Amino acid sequence: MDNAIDLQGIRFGYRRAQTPLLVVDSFAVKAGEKVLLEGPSGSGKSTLLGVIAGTLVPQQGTVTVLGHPLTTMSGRQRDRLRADQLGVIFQMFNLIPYLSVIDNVLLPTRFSPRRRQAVLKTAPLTSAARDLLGRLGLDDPDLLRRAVSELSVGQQQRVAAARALIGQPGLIIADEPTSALDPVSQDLFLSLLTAETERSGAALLFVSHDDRLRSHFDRRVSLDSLSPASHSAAA
Ligand SMILES: Nc1ncnc2c1ncn2[C@@H]1O[C@H](COP(=O)(O)OP(=O)(O)OP(=O)(O)O)[C@@H](O)[C@H]1O
Repeated sequence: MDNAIDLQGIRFGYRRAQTPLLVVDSFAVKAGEKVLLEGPSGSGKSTLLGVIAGTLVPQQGTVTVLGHPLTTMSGRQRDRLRADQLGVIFQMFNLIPYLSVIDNVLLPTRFSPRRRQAVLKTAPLTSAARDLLGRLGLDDPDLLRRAVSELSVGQQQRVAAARALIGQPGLIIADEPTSALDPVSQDLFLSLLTAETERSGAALLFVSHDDRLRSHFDRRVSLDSLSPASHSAAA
């Protein structure tokens, strides 16, 4: 298959007139590959994820995700691709507080008939959500009925992961919650998350400050190393 992500000649700034915040010469993630993205706070990692998710449009360059040329697609087409084929784990999780755990996990199947069908090929929706949560270490039936606002941060992170994974999207992008979890919990979470992406064949791009997590990944990349300036500085 093609690359899951392919970026070429990217320049992105929140304000057009200013020097671009993000300058990426070339960056690709292969189908099924697991990549750790590092960089100092404020360097533009979340911004890069926004460009890959198609919520931010670069002023220059091409973005291709799962073979789709985002930079020539309309906003509506990008929204459809995101709903159908991307699983996003946000830094603040963005769960719906008043919905149950199961209903949060099933949200993508409401917005994407494609993901709904992918789930229904294997099991009824609720049992598929329950199985997935179980594999991510959340199997207490009482907990699954609660509103997500009553869960711990670590539990919410697993719900967010299950929501990203449901319906087998080809690419998972994750913005690590900064310092919300202790290293042991984060290590366990990564083991479970990568087991699931391997199972579904999805590529994973995971942002973290924590270099100790690198053993879970095929490769780690620093955001600085992606800009042309860093190549000439290194030369
Ligand atoms: N919507 C926005 N409008 C204008 N500037 C923004 C916006 N979002 C982020 N920025 C700025 O862009 C820069 C990069 O932010 P970004 O969140 O991408 O960094 P980051 O590397 O993910 O940081 P952290 O590791 O702290 O999460 C910061 O200076 C930030 O203030």
